[in-house]
Amino acid sequence: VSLATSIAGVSLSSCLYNASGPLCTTAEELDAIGNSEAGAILSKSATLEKRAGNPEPRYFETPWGSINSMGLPNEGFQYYLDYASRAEAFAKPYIMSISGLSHQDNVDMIKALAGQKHIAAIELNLSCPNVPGKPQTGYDFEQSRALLQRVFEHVSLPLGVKLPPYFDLPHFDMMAAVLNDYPLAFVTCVNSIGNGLVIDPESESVVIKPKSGFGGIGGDFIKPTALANVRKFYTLLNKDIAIIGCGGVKSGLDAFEHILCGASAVQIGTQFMREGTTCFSRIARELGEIMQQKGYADITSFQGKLRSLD
Ligand SMILES: O=C(O)c1[nH]c(=O)[nH]c(=O)c1I
Repeated sequence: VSLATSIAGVSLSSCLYNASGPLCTTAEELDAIGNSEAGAILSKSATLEKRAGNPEPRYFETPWGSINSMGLPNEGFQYYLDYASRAEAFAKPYIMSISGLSHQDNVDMIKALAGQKHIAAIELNLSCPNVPGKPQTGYDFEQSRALLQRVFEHVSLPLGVKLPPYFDLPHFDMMAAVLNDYPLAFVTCVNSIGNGLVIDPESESVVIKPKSGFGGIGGDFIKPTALANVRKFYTLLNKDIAIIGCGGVKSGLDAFEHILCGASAVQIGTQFMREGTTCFSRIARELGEIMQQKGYADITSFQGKLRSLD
């Protein structure tokens, strides 16, 4: 069986790779992804300037998933642009995530990426839930349109967007109406579920310091929401916009479910943070075994073929 897939002409040796965020902030962490069975290397969302992020503790794990309020800590845009030539050593695409603090910052970063031949694609983050005082662009449909309008005046590389999870069906229609107006390579569904709260009943306190303990939720907690978002956008978006699944993937079966809902590729975040790079080879092996048992030779044999009950 083959897990290979291609997104906007970018060929991935495996449809599994890392979600932006966990363990992809430094060159060493990015190298480890390059040396793993991940099908691509995706960097931590970059801002124009280096950021320390929010005060610690800012990440916490429970048996059912994670909570984080990192606050966009990253080495700054130039660092991840410089890394691109180093990524060439690995026979896999290097994708840069950007999350500018303003529309202008996003445009400036995208202009600087023009013609960069070692960067396979850009993942524009519309859904960081943890920059105090900054509402998520992805929940403001007019702002999303305004930003995409400006982005597509300058972008030359394949570009996709990282979306927050939506919950109200009309919101899917409203965001799809925006996305379908632009030649996006992909959308990644979903980012963490923003502003959850995990508490420790023993100490009777929150478990992370920033934002009174509020943070983005990932892991098992969010798989049903992630699958719904993958499925909904798969049915609503132009067929040349690929859906990348993200949320609650810790096994081959979880990856299989995302692809059945319509994902062309699958990102792993919380489980990667928990397990390290072995998660990519393990989940790929498990997915391959499931495909073998079901008689599917490749991803397209079952992609999007979720059955309804009517
Ligand atoms: O707090 C973060 O750095 C962060 N945390 C998330 O859960 N999603 C994001 O897109 C980001 I940029």
